[in-house]
Amino acid sequence: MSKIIAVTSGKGGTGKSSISACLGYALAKQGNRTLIIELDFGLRCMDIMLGMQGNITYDLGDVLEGTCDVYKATTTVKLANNLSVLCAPSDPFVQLKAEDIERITSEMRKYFDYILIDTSAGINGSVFDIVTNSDLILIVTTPDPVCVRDAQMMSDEFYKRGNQKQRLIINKASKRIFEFEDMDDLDAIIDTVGVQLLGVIPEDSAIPLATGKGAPLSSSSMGFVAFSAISRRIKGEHIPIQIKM
Ligand SMILES: Nc1ncnc2c1ncn2[C@@H]1O[C@H](COP(=O)(O)OP(=O)(O)OP(=O)(O)O)[C@@H](O)[C@H]1O
Repeated sequence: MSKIIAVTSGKGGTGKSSISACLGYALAKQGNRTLIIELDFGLRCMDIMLGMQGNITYDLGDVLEGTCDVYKATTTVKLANNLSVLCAPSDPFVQLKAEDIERITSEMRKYFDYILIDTSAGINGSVFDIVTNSDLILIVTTPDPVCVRDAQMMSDEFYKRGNQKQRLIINKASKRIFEFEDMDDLDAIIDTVGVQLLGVIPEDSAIPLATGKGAPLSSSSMGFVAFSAISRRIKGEHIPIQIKM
């Protein structure tokens, strides 16, 4: 049974796209057929992050406009055998309706084990409905107190709408966290957001380096270790949470 996983956050710049790209790569490398759907309309970046810049013929805009069927619009990523991407349209004004994404994801369930939806930040009507209806919501926050509060507000809204299947990812964790007065350890972040922790990704310069070049993360990097563990936990394996920062 395939799983639709939405990667979302309250605040912008928390690392949703980087996480979608690196987690998608990790899941694919572990033998799972994985599709990343990018919903950041007008701010496409997944082609660069996955090393496919200049190699995207069709995108989600073509599917929504009805000029191309969804399977044809997905592009196989060269980095990993099992990884495909459906990029966001470069036109920011393409109309997005939740029912269109539901139609697209239900069609794609036939071909993929995991469908990762990389969303735009914040509360936007149709993206909100898409996330609410997914099988698993990954709430991404950094340790920054503003970001943590926004994550809590987003998560509360999803709970209110009946989605209990939420997990927290704390991204860009570093020793700086101990400098925040009310949010001085990871437990305080987890308690504030009120969502079970799935993983902690350290602040690691290997991540912008890899996604900027469209290359895989170096297997010796802290980021690589964190994404491998998160992908295994998503598959139901018991991998203890280890925090290196
Ligand atoms: N763990 C990390 N360590 C270091 N840098 C990171 C990490 N995660 C993400 N970044 C960097 O943070 C910046 C924002 O990341 P990204 O674009 O993935 O965020 P986003 O949440 O998708 O942004 P937006 O809300 O604008 O869509 C990028 O420069 C990215 O390389």
